Amino acid sequence: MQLHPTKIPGCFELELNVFKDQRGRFVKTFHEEIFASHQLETHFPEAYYSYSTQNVLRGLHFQIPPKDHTKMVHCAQGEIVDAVVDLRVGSPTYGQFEVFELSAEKGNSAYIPPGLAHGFYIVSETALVMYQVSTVYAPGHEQGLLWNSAEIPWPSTNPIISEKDQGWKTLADYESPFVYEPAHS
Ligand SMILES: Cc1cn([C@H]2C[C@H](O)[C@@H](COP(=O)(O)OP(=O)(O)O[C@H]3O[C@@H](C)C(=O)[C@@H](O)[C@H]3O)O2)c(=O)[nH]c1=O
Repeated sequence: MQLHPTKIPGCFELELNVFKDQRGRFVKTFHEEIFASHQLETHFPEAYYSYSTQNVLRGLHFQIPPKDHTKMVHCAQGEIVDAVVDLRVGSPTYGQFEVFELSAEKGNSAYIPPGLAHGFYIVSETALVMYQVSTVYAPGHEQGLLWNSAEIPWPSTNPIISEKDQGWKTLADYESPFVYEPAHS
């Protein structure tokens, strides 16, 4: 596994080993020892996936403290444009976004620290997106940011989104509870 840093501190693209043969692909998305050796989170008590069709946009989502979490996102089938926005007050990249092109073909993952909003857009006909999170789902602590309020260059201006996702505050109106803590090395 190779770690590619982004401009957002603590947020990485993970390049995974993709084993291809005549049957298809094999990809390992998590290995505790390897993650620990890179000082990445290793405690993931919950994993889930979603299946979506083309032009669907999910997000931007996060859980607020004390239920905030590290989130790892992997596209196991299809292709997505994945995006995060830094909401940590005091972060050198507060309010800035990062975009990842995640696909089953590439076999890459986004590693997202607590305090970032996350969402994605389905480029392929369908896509299967898998997650691991470091705290379990806490509906009372679930919040979001309006998908088109952070200048993310989404491939569509008219995506299919849930009613819930149409009602979130804009980045400009959002009062963030997250505080940036620089990593100690
Ligand atoms: C996220 C989540 C949802 N649910 C339920 C709530 C609801 O009835 C149904 C669908 O939830 P949502 O509409 O929030 O699903 P969705 O919009 O796909 O939510 C996801 O969006 C992306 C961008 C993320 O980053 C994920 O962490 C997650 O928030 O599943 C759980 O039971 N556990 C969970 O962890």
